Amino acid sequence: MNVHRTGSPPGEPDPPAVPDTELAVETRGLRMRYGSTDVLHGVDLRVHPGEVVALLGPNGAGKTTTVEILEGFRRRSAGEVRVLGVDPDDGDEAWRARLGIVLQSWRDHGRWRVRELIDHLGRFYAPYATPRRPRPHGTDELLALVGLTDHAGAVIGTLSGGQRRRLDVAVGLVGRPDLLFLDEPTVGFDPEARRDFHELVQRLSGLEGTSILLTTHDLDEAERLADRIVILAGGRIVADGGAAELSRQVSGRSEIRYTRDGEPHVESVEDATGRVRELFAEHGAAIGDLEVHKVRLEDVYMTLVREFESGRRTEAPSELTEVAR
Ligand SMILES: Nc1ncnc2c1ncn2[C@@H]1O[C@H](COP(=O)(O)OP(=O)(O)OP(=O)(O)O)[C@@H](O)[C@H]1O
Repeated sequence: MNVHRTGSPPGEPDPPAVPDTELAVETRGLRMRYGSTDVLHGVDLRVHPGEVVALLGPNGAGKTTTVEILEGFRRRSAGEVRVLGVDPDDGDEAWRARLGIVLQSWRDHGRWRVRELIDHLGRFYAPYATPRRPRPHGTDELLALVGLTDHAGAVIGTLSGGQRRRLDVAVGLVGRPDLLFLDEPTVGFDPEARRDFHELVQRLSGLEGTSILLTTHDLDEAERLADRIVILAGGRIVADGGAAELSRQVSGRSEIRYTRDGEPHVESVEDATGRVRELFAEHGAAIGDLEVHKVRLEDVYMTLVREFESGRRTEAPSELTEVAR
């Protein structure tokens, strides 16, 4: 790790951590190749200060790869990347102290107690305190925030899955980050733990202007939590917008399912009535099993996932490219 190549030495006030105009994350033309396989094909991603962005996509879309590059854990093959104004390849300890990272789960230190772990990890951030961001977070305040006050003295190995996840978040927040990464935060959760976790993230998003980038393959989770949804499929951004904006974009369309001479067909169209007239005019009695319904964002996303997974599609559907920036 390169220490102090950028940023201020420990103890000295940093320049305002994220000036209002500075993007928390900015990538241009980000590419990643593993061996001879390209998995990111020129990703342009922006996260504004205080914004909660969901990077949504099916398995293998490239979400973790993208986030690992942003966190400085993986070197990109090409493109420009700035995280809190710094190229992650040059990120020093002061830069790292401004990031919060919640990995899949905190598996170590099972015999430690909750409070001990938070106190211990917090001490690493103390040298990076600034007048604007006292570091670390006070342990009691942090445990209250994530709903673990009653378990402060508990041995970590005895926590339930949901409590463990709250601890993961506390670990991610102990350095009072400017930018928090949450990778697939609710994988393996039961519905109640999931709902609790969603409430927690909603509380965090108003906190101290912290920007949050979370990855998920669950549209419902993205809609619930994010100010903006960026859909990544096959290593490309295929849609980028607020949940309402994306839904509006597709809601004017309808899906028509029918058989023609026994062969199944599915079409997404704007003028369903006109298209049905056309089909009967052109093919008459050969058309059967006709169904028409309004397209929902979920339908478009599921179709997209199925098509990318089966290798049938490498580009975005037209109804979403219209909103991709
Ligand atoms: N270290 C690696 N070496 C080679 N290929 C890799 C490596 N890591 C990931 N890949 C491949 O890169 C592609 C993107 O993987 P990535 O883990 O970034 O996707 P993801 O969207 O996070 O998926 P998931 O939701 O399953 O975690 C996949 O095809 C994966 O097999």
